[in-house]
Amino acid sequence: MSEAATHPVTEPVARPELLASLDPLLREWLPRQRWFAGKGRPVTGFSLVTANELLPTSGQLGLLHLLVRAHQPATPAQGATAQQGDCYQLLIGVREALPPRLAPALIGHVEEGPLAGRTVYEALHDPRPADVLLEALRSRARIGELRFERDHRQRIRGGLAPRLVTSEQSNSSLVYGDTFILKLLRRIVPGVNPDLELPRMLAREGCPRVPAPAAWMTADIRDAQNPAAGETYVLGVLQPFVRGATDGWELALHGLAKGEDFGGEARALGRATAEVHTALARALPTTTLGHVQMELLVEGMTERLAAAAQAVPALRPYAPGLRTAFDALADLAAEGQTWTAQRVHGDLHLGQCLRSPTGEWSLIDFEGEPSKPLAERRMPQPPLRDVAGMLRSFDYAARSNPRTTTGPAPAPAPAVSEWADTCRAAYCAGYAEVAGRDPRTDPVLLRAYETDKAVYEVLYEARHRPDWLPVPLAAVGRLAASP
Ligand SMILES: Nc1ncnc2c1ncn2[C@@H]1O[C@H](COP(=O)(O)OP(=O)(O)O)[C@@H](O)[C@H]1O
Ligand SMILES: O=P(O)(O)O[C@H]1O[C@H](CO)[C@@H](O[C@H]2O[C@H](CO)[C@@H](O)[C@H](O)[C@H]2O)[C@H](O)[C@H]1O
Repeated sequence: MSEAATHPVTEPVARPELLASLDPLLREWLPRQRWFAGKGRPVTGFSLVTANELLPTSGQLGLLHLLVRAHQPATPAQGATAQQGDCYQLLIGVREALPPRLAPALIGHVEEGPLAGRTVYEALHDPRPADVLLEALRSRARIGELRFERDHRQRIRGGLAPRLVTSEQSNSSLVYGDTFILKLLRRIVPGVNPDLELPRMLAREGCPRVPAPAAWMTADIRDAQNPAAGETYVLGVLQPFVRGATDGWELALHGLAKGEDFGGEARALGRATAEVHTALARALPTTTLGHVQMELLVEGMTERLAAAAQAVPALRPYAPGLRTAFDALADLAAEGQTWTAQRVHGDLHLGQCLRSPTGEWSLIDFEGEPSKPLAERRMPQPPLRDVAGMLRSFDYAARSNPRTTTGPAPAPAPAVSEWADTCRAAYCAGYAEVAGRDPRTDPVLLRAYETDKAVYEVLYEARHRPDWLPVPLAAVGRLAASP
């Protein structure tokens, strides 16, 4: 990430009064955003990490790039580490008044401070600010602490019409002329982000299953106490847009609704997953997990279960049964079995797989589980973790319709159950064709990872989509009862 900047370094806008004037509006607006990670806890205040003007706010249309910390009371599981508050990337448009087409983007009207009397809004809905970002990436701009870089081997045309992706996301994405897609990370953390790191590695390895990053955006934040030290945050990644693609989730639901077989696609997905795993194992170090490392892994699973059961009472009755999956893994490790660990996707599910109109599968979104610390997400892990994620996803698809709002989801009709079983078997068979090893030959690790994932999903759904909670709860019931 060290290509030379072609633009002069400008000074960042360091105006605490700016944030003070936006504070009441952000307090109301931020918690309503799908990508806000701190749902369920009030925002008690903000602090400014950095502010940069991408378009002068004194003009008709201003564009502010802000990194702000949202302060919230810590959850018991977070303890003191949460005291700093999560850091969010915001792109704020500033106008006298909003044209009607931008009404859904409104954040509010500023009453005092440097922007008094002006209207602020979510700038990504507006083509002009979106264009500014693409131009900055194209020209490798450096604006204050923001650094825009690109892979010089990929041509990025200017003037591509932007549109904001409106599907449910943990971040925000802009599509430019159906040629590129820019993902802007929302909750940002310092350090190497696997969503940029792994696709770049895979591109270097010549793996065609992952769109290769064409450009990226970072922020170098100096330490206020020690200006010589600082941290880099990855803020966004531009990659080729897979035109006309359907994601695996949509495709699976469509197939289910029409009673169509998904086995062929599941098998191709298994092959694609194994291709990515093989390339990652070539590109980055692998390691052997023995007794001690597996104990730590099992300990992590057990702790996550305890924390999830604490937060979601409906999980509690299943906890003892679920723990047997983790104990069985610990027993195998104690008997001397070892496992190979490598870099993996970390949050693989049907929605992270895109099928092109010609039938080629690509995997996207290598960020890992966003709620986990970066260091943990970047650790080598047994590749079965991703396999388990996909197996959970087939189960999700089978149980998502009809969904209930209380209790576990009803058992799917026999044909739907059979659909999920066929997908599981086909996915594992496809994986084995490329990797040379069938995931089903390691049932204890697979069950432990499926259990861990289902527990994660219970917490995820309780926080983000409570009406989906019955779906992972049904799996939890099954996994807790299985030997
Ligand atoms: N390279 C791509 N080509 C086409 N569509 C993409 C591409 N990357 C992402 N998308 C679309 O954008 C959505 C969000 O991308 P994703 O990386 O999963 O973001 P998030 O982490 O916010 O969930 C995906 O579900 C997919 O529909
Ligand atoms: O795609 P993200 O990185 O934002 O992942 C998060 O959100 C996913 C839901 O959008 C969630 O996935 C869960 O629901 C899917 C159906 O919507 C299902 O296919 C997955 O198997 C299930 O885990 C994912 O867990 C979460 O991290």
